Amino acid sequence: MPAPTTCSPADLHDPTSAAYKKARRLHLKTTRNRSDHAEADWTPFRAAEKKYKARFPPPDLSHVLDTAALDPSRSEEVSRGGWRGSGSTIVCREIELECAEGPSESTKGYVFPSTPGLVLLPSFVPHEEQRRLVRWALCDQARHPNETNLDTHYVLPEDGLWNRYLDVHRSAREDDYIQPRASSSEPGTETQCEPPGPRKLISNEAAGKDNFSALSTTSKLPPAPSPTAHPAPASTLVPKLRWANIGWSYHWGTKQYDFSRGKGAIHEEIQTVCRRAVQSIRWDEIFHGPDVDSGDWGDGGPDWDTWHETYEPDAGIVNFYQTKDTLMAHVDRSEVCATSPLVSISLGCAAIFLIGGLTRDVEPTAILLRSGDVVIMSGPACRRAYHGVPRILEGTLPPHLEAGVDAGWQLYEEYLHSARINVNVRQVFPRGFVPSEVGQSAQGKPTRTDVQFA
Ligand SMILES: O=C(O)CCC(=O)C(=O)O
Ligand SMILES: [Fe+2]
Repeated sequence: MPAPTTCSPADLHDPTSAAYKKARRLHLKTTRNRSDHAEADWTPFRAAEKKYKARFPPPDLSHVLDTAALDPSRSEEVSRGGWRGSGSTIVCREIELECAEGPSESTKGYVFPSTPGLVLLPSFVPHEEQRRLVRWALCDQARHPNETNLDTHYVLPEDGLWNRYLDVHRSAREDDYIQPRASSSEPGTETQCEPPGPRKLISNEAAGKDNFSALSTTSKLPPAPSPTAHPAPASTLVPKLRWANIGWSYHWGTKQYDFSRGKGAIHEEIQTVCRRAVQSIRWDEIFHGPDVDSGDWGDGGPDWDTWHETYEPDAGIVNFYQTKDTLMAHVDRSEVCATSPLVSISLGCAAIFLIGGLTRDVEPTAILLRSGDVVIMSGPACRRAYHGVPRILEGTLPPHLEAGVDAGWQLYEEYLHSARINVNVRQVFPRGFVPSEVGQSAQGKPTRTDVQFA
């Protein structure tokens, strides 16, 4: 785990502090030979990514929507790390939520006329539930039978990497080394893998009912284990965790689901939070008028009026970010359902989320997402919009995710001080659709690779 820092991240915003001066020196050193001609070629999305990724000077967040700044009950959270956006910078409309059953802390949401179908539900997940979901993500999801980015390279403990890490700490026993996969396979038992070397950039075909059968039968080889991975203790690997699959399994190499692996479980509590979010929206207030009803809703036309009943999460990715990670602009187009809600839950440190349009040429909207916030991406304009996470904001762990008197939370707090967890839940198939022809992967058991993070 990273050692606790001696200066506060907020110091980075103070030009007289030692932390600021150090960051400035580093910046000048690393940018000395850089040409700035490239800037002219950047798309608006790329320019925004560059702006918010910048380590020095810290980016100005005055054009980032920060709805927590409007909520006095979140003032302590907002003061953390010296990062604060603006409560009024972006054109959005407040909506009242329908009182879905459950313990939601908020009654308000926000919609964005520039991106119909995008809904922000600030503070939707109550504090206690956030703690449960963090535990769920680390203990129960980043482990067998779910696939994680580390499975490609290491033979992870059967009870999961995080549980091993907790166990080593609690019992003060030796941290046994976790073995790399490349050196552990018996001769003759190696499975066929993708060729090693840099991953090719794949522009995947959007999934749909028409090409489902072809996509599901394309070959999905596992990536090759790294030949240079060394045996490592759990404490070294925990910060290297980047994602875990839930539900239908996503294959990073082809950017398609690998249905031959079968459908993994999506825990009841996650399903309930997602359903509660979708059912709290009066969709008729969102998708009305000629502009928003247009767009490609598929054969049957707009179906938002059925979502309260038909929404059914069946796949997802739990993303684990460290503060230096970014998620590049991308479109999630592998789901057969191209319009039904994708529900995205933020936990831990805050992040800047960018969402633009159907190309990178659309100027993105920047939203500051804090722990407990939920984003819904739905409808043809939003579900196929470019989006990404150019920055995790250092020092923004909210007080309710600190240990306080709960000694059992100490290791979670330590991890979360430099981490953000995002639970990104999708609906691959329309309700009732049974994939009759499931692709058989002739090559054996494929695994995902980490192409997502920069
Ligand atoms: O971390 C986030 O907020 C977004 C993650 C995302 O876009 C994805 O997993 O596809
Ligand atoms: Fe995404």
